Amino acid sequence: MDTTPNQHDDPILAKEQAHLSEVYGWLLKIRDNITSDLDSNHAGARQDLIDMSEEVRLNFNSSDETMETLAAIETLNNIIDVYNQYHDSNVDKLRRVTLLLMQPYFAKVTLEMRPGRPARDVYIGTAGITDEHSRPIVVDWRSPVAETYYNQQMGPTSYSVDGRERTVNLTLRRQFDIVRDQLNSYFDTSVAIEDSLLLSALKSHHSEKLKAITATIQREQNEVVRHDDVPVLLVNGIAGSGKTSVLLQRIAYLLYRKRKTLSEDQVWLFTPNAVFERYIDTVLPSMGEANPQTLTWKSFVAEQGAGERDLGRSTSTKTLRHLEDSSRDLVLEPDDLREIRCEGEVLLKVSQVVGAVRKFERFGVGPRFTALVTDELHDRLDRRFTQMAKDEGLQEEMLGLDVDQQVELFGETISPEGDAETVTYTRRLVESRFSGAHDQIERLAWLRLDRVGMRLLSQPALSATEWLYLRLIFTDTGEKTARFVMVDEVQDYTEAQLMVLARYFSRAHFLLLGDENQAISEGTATFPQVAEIFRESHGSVDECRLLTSYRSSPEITALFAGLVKHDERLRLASVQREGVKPTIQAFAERDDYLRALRAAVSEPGAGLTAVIAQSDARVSWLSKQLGEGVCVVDHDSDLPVTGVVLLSLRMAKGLEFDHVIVPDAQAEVYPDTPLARRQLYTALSRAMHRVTVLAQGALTPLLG
Ligand SMILES: Nc1ncnc2c1ncn2[C@@H]1O[C@H](COP(=O)(O)OP(=O)(O)OP(=O)(O)O)[C@@H](O)[C@H]1O
Repeated sequence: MDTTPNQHDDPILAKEQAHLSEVYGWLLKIRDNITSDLDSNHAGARQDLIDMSEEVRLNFNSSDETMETLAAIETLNNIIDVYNQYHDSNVDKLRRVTLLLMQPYFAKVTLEMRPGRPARDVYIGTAGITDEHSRPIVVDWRSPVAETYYNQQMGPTSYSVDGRERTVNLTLRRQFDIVRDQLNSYFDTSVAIEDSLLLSALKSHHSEKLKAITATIQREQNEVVRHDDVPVLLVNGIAGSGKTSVLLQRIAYLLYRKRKTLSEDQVWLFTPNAVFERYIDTVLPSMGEANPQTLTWKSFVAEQGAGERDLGRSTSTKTLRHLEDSSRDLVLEPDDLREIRCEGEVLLKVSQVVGAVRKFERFGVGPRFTALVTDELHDRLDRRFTQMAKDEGLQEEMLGLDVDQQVELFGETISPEGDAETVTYTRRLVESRFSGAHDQIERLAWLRLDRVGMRLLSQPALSATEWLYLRLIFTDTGEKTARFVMVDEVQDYTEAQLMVLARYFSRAHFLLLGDENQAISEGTATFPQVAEIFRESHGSVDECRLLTSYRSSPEITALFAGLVKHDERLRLASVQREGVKPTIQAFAERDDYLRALRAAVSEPGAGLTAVIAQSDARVSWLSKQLGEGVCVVDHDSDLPVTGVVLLSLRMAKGLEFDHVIVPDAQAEVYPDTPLARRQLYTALSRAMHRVTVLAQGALTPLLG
């Protein structure tokens, strides 16, 4: 690699600066043209936009600066949204220009598209923009040709357009450090694997929020980001290999490539907990994309109406299969059924529900049966509404509505003439008042699922997982609008939970990412089991591996790699940079241990330090020992930028810290068992630059 320093007399730097200034001028012109086109009603917004975008610096150097940058981008997006209803295509262009004005591009590739033809420069940025003749000024990082940058391969390389492979010759791959219209430096890469921007990005300290990795996506990561759209993609990556980052880049990629048909609300993202959800929530907005529907298993279960039950983490696949098998001969009893009641009124009696069920029970329990019964109940409800419209009391009520109520209900004022009109308007009143009853029928409120399930399983209660699965036996599928479902930390799900997700989202494509070595609870699915479940539900499963750690220094990577199987260990790597040797100490005396722990906490070093305890109980104990100087992170907390936090391993999932202190590395907490091994691997691998391991008593044999 030739790293070219910032030199005043460097002709390449001067030429690139001139190009940047020209592009910047174009961008300003495009922005001004669009904004002056926009409705004069928005004059205030226009000026705000110009003022704001001139002030914003795209600066991710420190956590504070990152936060400021992201907040500024969000404010800009809000101003742009003011225009939204009126000028969609202009607004989209404005959004792109505004993003590019912060950093017009981050790389350039020079490509010989055909032998003998002059080479072409392609500048790559977070968004794409063309000039007035539709010629690209900057191409979007997700466009086909940008693949040549991410392939990290000099000479002959290729990219695919609409499924067809195009071979080109890459003669130059140049990366830029640019802030607005200022080119600070550039790096020409001549050796495939080296990436100066990456190395400089990895030197930085922990930031409060995860950042987009658009400019430095590595080759193995790019295979996931740009993977063909397949039913299921399973990514197995070591700690810190960028799984979450790649997942978010993939969402941005899909939203771009399928922008005519895919919207963010058709993408569902499952994350481990609320702290993690907040940690990643600015990545997509900083790329100009909106966040997908983000949820945890717990919030998913609650949304489905199963929240009061045990979450079902110990439910076995055997139980679900038993539910499936025994439901084939199921005969619903009257007590399994429920009346439809709305606004305190019984609208369909149990006997009517029983009648509808008996009419179709010959089909056996399943989606066909459920659809037929549901339709029948909707019909019966409609008939009941017609009957109610003849009720004198309700008719009087309708005639007594004041003008506002009439307008709200009918969209106009009314003066019914004759019985027929009176009945018609009363029916509309009834429909509006009891509209929830149709929803109840759709949600299977007429069926006592718990009672049915308890009978089938001969047990006193159903877990959320069992309840959801039983409902799927009746309906076959759950969510019909979801097109992509992404599950991060998939190793923490049980087979039964995954069976529910696979079936609930049977029409969606899945991206599943995880690390088997980070399964911190007993009884979760192994990767072969995950693959098997989705092969059964979705036909095929493609798999990718990520084997390089970008988070942790080589010393820390070596420490946690020592905990995995020998053959895997040999393949793990860390991107080289300076590191500090881990500190590992065991103390026979409690007082000595506490002294060392307090010393570690009082001199944490730069950035954010986390004391990661193995369980919630240990968090409570440590919190008492360490006092108020150390803040405990729970579900509602945001991570601070610097200082020391105390949290459980469960809460630390997916997060990272400059310095990790493992305060309970004694044999009794981390014995030589596969589970303890994975827990320790997870705790250690949260560290970027420094690790301190302390044991009260004999040190865990895992680090012996
Ligand atoms: N290509 C890249 N360029 C720059 N930084 C990267 C790159 N890939 C990953 N990183 C950084 O490495 C760190 C780890 O990334 P991420 O959290 O996505 O990994 P992960 O595989 O999900 O981790 P884990 O499974 O251990 O929670 C983050 O700080 C991320 O920004």
